[in-house]
Amino acid sequence: MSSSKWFNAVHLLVCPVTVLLGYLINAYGYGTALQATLNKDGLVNAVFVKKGWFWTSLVGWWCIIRYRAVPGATGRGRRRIAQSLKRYTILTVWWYVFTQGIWFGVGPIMDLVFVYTGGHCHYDVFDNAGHVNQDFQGSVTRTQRALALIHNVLTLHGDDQDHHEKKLWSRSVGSIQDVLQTAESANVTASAAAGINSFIHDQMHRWQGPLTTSAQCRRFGGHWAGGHDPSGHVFLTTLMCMFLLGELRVFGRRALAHLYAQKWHLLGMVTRLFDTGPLWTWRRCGGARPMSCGARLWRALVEPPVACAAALLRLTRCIACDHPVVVLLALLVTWLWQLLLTAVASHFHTVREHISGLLAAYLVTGVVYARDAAALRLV
Ligand SMILES: CCCCCCCC/C=C\CCCCCCCC(=O)SCCNC(=O)CCNC(=O)[C@H](O)C(C)(C)COP(=O)(O)O
Ligand SMILES: Nc1ncnc2c1ncn2[C@@H]1O[C@H](COP(=O)(O)O)[C@@H](OP(=O)(O)O)[C@H]1O
Repeated sequence: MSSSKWFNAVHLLVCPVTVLLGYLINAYGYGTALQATLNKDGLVNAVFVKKGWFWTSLVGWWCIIRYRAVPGATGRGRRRIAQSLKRYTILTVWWYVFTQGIWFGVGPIMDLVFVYTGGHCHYDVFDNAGHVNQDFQGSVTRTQRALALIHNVLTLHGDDQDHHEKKLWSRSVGSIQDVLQTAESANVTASAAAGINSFIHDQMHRWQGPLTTSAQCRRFGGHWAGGHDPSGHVFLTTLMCMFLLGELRVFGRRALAHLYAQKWHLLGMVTRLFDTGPLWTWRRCGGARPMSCGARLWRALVEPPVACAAALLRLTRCIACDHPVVVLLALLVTWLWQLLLTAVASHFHTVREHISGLLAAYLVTGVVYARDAAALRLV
């Protein structure tokens, strides 16, 4: 099979196979260990994955521009950038309308699907036993944050309650206060739990509404449940991987050839990072004219970290400026790893919700790159 056909196969299959691998890991009982590494509020998820289209745009475009030069064919280089910009614009618009919003006041497609299949922003704070509902926010931190927000809203609108609601209002505020102060279950009876939940739901929708998107619901401490919720993470990671692999086809061969041609230079820069150990330096200070103890300590303890930092800066600048394809490949591996974690984390979504997120990204990127396949094959 030619290298172009291999790349085609990888481009088409890597995301579905990654999701399938996640399911197999779960099926064979290895999912629990992987799920333990997953942190919704972690730096990687909050700063990189959730803002992944920004990072992917930045690194992708830096590579497209850095590797655009085709020797002696500036016209072809410009045509390629124009084609990449067209593909990128289509995928960015699709990313936006599927995850951010279709229009002012109109939620994104993934939330419209959810709402039209019966989904809602719930406030099932207490379960039937009068304890805080474990499914409400999924973690103690998020539950405490949500309850504090609900408590603030109810307190802010305490005077807006009519006589009938006043009693329910004070019981709701009191129950939430109990949980916030003791971080344990409030003394809410089973019969009262449903009434308090319903009151909190009505108040939050009244004062903070409309809560018709997952972002608004999450922002105001609600629980987005009850409908078919396509996985935004599966959609986003698939879209990003398909874009990076698709554009890698344009410049990948040239970029990797350039990287291979400079392999020894890069290897030398990497080994210099480790060539600064204090013992190694101490031994080198011996020699024919041994140095004073102070001078040897300076050479062994101060100079190595400085030399290491300088070597790291040189290596970073070399990769960022001359071999950004390394950063692109690192980003690709990160998104695939996050896609695997999302597939393993079965408690977040059903398989159908994963598949709908995958198909939503896969179909659009598949059409975009299939249309340009002929032009890409000539690359
Ligand atoms: C010569 C031509 C040059 C072309 C110029 C291109 C330059 C490229 C550089 C930058 C362009 C950037 C354009 C895109 C901007 C993207 C901005 C962002 O990504 S900001 C992040 C906004 N989103 C968020 O903050 C996260 C919101 N959350 C979500 O979207 C969802 O949580 C989720 C989709 C991440 C997960 O879904 P859910 O099911 O968990 O709700
Ligand atoms: N790989 C991953 N790492 C961390 N959190 C993840 C994740 N995949 C999904 N999640 C979290 O699981 C929830 C459902 O994700 P999605 O709907 O995008 O598949 C989201 O929670 P939040 O939206 O409350 O942050 C998301 O942050």
